[in-house]
Amino acid sequence: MGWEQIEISLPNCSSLQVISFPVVQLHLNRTAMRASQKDFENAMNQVKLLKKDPGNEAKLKLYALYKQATEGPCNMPKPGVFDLINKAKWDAWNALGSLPKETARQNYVDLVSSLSSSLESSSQVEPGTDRKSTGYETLMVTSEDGITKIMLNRPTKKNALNVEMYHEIMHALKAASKDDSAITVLTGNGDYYSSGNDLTNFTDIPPGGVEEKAKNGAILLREFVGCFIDFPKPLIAMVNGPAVGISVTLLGLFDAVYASDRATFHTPFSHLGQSPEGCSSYTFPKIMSPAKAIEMLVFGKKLTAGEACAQGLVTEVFPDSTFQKEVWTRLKAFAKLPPNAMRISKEIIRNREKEKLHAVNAEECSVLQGRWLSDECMNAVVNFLSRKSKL
Ligand SMILES: CCCCCCCCCCC/C=C/C(=O)SCCNC(=O)CCNC(=O)[C@H](O)C(C)(C)COP(=O)(O)OP(=O)(O)OC[C@H]1O[C@@H](n2cnc3c(N)ncnc32)[C@H](O)[C@@H]1OP(=O)(O)O
Repeated sequence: MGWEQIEISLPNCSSLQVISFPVVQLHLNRTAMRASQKDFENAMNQVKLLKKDPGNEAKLKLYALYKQATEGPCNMPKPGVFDLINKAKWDAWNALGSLPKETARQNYVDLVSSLSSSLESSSQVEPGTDRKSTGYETLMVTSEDGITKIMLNRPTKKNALNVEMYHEIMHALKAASKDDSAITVLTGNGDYYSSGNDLTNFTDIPPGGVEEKAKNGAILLREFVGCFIDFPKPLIAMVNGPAVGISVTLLGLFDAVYASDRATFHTPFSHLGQSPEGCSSYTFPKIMSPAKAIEMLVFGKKLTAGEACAQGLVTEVFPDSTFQKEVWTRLKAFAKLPPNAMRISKEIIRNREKEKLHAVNAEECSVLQGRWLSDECMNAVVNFLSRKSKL
């Protein structure tokens, strides 16, 4: 398990730390009123031995306490708004005000101690068997009865798509296109289908800065959407709950979309200072009329499952209580149909649009690359992450 890639320097603040180490119980002299320099050094070493990621909030606290303990109050100039990670670090350190060095040292030792015990006990109750059984970190992929099921599996994050998940979905789709299943199904684990792009994707800035980040993001997105355009077998979405952003726009590239009546469809691109992707700037106006597409993609109107069905984005809506049973019964029947006939029929229906879809995809990615560098987008992302205490 890797640390989230938020840059905090431990212990000397110079470079990105992505650490994975075995958990070892920390034995500190808890009777001392004040941590000695030795306790502090032990705690610094202990941080490097944490097996599990303590989370961005804890890492920022550790960073701030380390700096306060070794250098005193923050007197560095405040980083710019686009420098998300250094700004988060600066904010955390600056928030300690004039806390004395000795107290910061003690607090650092205490925090490491509590992290060590809590992460050790949580590692005993989270064996991560699902991940190992599928070989994926962010997905559960199974194949039976002629159906390959790709299940988004970050339920605690509402199945937000982090960079790893984009790569794993591409991998799973490529594998499914070659396996012996007749149809492929995408669905979500937990109460959400997906909350769209993981907004913390914006925080991991490479040495080339935000421009390089945006360029790499556009390359990744183009390849990702390309996999859906080119997918050769019937591709079915089982929308088990709310869907946001890219998880909605991609639906225009699926061959059938079955939704629970709990599902909603929301594309708040303007609110995020962003623009449509997933070929939706082309597919949505065709599916639902330009005016209805603009309501969703420009004004961010959230549709219920019934409304999305009336607009043609969803094939059929099922009561949530019978959703799984009814849809799987239907899918199992589909999977018994001759697979070659299904492939060839899909090909003849979809092929004449493929070139156009790839061109639309390229254009959308290029426009988004520019949007990601805009103040409108940066501010929206910073707002979300600050509300969620991710900065
Ligand atoms: C330059 C960068 C390039 C990067 C790579 C690019 C790849 C291609 C990008 C393609 C473009 C795609 C665009 C989109 O998809 S736009 C849509 C983005 N999504 C959102 O705006 C939704 C944000 N989330 C929310 O509004 C709410 O979380 C939500 C309504 C979905 C649920 O609210 P609720 O109150 O019920 O639950 P929580 O908010 O408490 O959520 C639980 C935890 O899950 C975390 N979460 C949820 N969604 C996201 C998300 N999209 N990104 C990051 N994290 C998310 C949330 O923070 C909670 O976490 P904690 O428990 O740790 O607090």
